[in-house]
Amino acid sequence: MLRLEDICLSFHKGSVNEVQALNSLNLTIHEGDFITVIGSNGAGKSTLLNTLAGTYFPDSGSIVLMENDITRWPEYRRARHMGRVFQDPLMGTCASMTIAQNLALARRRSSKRSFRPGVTAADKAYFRKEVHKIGLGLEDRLNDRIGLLSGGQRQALTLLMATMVRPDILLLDEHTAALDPKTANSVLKLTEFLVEDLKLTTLMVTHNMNQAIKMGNRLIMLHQGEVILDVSGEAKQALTVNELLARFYAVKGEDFSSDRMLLS
Ligand SMILES: Nc1ncnc2c1ncn2[C@@H]1O[C@H](COP(=O)(O)OP(=O)(O)OP(=O)(O)O)[C@@H](O)[C@H]1O
Repeated sequence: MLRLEDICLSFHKGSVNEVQALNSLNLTIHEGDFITVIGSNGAGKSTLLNTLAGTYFPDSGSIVLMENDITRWPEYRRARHMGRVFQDPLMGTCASMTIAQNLALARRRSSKRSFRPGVTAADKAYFRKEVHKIGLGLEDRLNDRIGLLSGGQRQALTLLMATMVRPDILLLDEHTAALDPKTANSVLKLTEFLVEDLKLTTLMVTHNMNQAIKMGNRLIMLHQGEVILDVSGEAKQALTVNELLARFYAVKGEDFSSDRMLLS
């Protein structure tokens, strides 16, 4: 359903600081894939997600979504097709608006209607039902400003907002990394629930190898802007952290002992 073909992207092209962040990257994502994405610092994980979302255009190569070439589509046009959650819980929501107003904006993501922060009684009834799904009791606080909520509550709502209009693909960029372990765990459970419930095609970047092995049906490892490992199905289920490390060393033979991958 989504193909990245021979994607190259560099920053500071032509200067001494040039960085080749994506290097002839090829990846085919199938409908219903839940792919965990790992790789050492600077491997190109966030750049991959940013390139999919249209934040950056590749220097060469193409991105094809359901047979549409979207390579040059601007970010706002792709937003109808892609839900996104970032590491920072403050990024996905507007602090000065209420929970209901934030949800109303998310719901209009796919419509051409202009910005209208108004929330009808019917909207509220719908939001109560939706917010109940995340199991934090926030359905009784729809009129509270989002800025009053904790990071975990905000991230759970951001996840709900990113999936409220079912996206063709959900992009999660270390979306639990800034949360305490207990909260991170509940946001991960919510992630699994929503992905399963809505049958979402998902790409989830994580530095936690246990999480990467446990979640999803497919795991890819990036290194220097290339996919160097792509495992799915039973082979993925059978993976262990030690094997993953061994495979990394076998392919690249490099020491990445200071990497966050090892610390999580
Ligand atoms: N906006 C930018 N301007 C310049 N260089 C960038 C930019 N974004 C990323 N890079 C560089 O591109 C390379 C890939 O970065 P990217 O953020 O995609 O890696 P990552 O795998 O997400 O790393 P991390 O796990 O550390 O977040 C790195 O060398 C990074 O410094």
